[in-house]
Amino acid sequence: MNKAIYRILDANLDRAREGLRIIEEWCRLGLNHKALAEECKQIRQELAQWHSWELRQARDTPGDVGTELSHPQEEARESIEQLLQANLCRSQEALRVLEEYSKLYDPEMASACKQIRYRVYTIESTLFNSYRHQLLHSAPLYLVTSPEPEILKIVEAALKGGLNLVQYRDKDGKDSDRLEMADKLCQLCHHYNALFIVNDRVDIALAVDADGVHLGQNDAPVAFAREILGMQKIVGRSTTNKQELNKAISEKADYVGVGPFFETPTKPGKAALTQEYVDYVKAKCSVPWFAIGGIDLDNLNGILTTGAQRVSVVRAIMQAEQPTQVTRQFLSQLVRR
Ligand SMILES: Cc1ncc(COP(=O)(O)OP(=O)(O)O)c(N)n1
Ligand SMILES: Cc1ncsc1CCOP(=O)(O)O
Ligand SMILES: [Mg+2]
Repeated sequence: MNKAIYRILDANLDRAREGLRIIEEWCRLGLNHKALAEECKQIRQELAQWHSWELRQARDTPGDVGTELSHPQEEARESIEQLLQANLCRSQEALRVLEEYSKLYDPEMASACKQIRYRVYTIESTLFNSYRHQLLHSAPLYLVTSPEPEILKIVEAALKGGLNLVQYRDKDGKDSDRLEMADKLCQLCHHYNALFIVNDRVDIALAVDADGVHLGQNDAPVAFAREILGMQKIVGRSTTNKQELNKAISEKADYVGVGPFFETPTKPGKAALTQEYVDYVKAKCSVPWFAIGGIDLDNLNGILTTGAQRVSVVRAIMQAEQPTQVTRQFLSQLVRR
């Protein structure tokens, strides 16, 4: 029995360290995240200390019936997120195996592997939170949905066009319907590695594990949203004047909406911004800001000449005949800048 246990421990010490090395490379060279890279390296070194000669000499690769085993999901890597997730799972599973089988070999090793496994879980949440905020900062186009009958088809068409930031906004729906739609949209966005934000409703954002919430001036405070959703989620705030912007920055909103640039039927009764406020935003806003309100492909260049670098739209995509093409046209103008 001992030889079999040694082989299992040997194989999974390798598996855990190999997975962590893949993560470490992205943290170091992809994210320039020194702390995460160092933690990955530290864990690999600690695992190496348990990898004794006694375990290594049990290796019998020619006799390993598992070397031929493979699964299509092990081969396919369609995105960096998928690659990271696959290797995090590989390390976490290997650590769980090490924890269990080392109980029969060295209880101290079992305890050490359990602690290491929790550290890898922390790496995972930090990694994806860092990724979430990187995606926000790099997103030039923000779709805010309207309750169209074909909302899911429209959003998926826009995601296929390269959209990676979506906000679910439905002011009149029943909570049960909103909860169901938010869940579907959240899954759809995450399938396309896009961020999913819920408008107004912190409770719905929590329930569907959204990437964040967008709060207007009459909605909950940013601190409340962070208390409910956790510090790592994204919290955005609407602004229409200097006071609102200063407050949003002081309460550490992750981004702000700046609008309406033009009066719009999507938000009736809201007067358009002053150029003075837009100039103030350009000079003072230290977080990503999205121009919003009446924006479409025809006036996009004019919006960009005011200094806006990111835009948020509703009708221009939600009512487009071809949402994918419209999304691509927005992105080609926004990214070209
Ligand atoms: C990016 C962005 N900016 C502004 C808004 C407006 O939010 P909404 O909830 O529709 O209205 P207020 O609560 O701000 O009055 C938004 N949804 N997204
Ligand atoms: C939600 C919101 N906040 C300010 S304007 C606006 C609606 C923008 O809708 P559209 O892009 O259709 O003009
Ligand atoms: Mg609101």
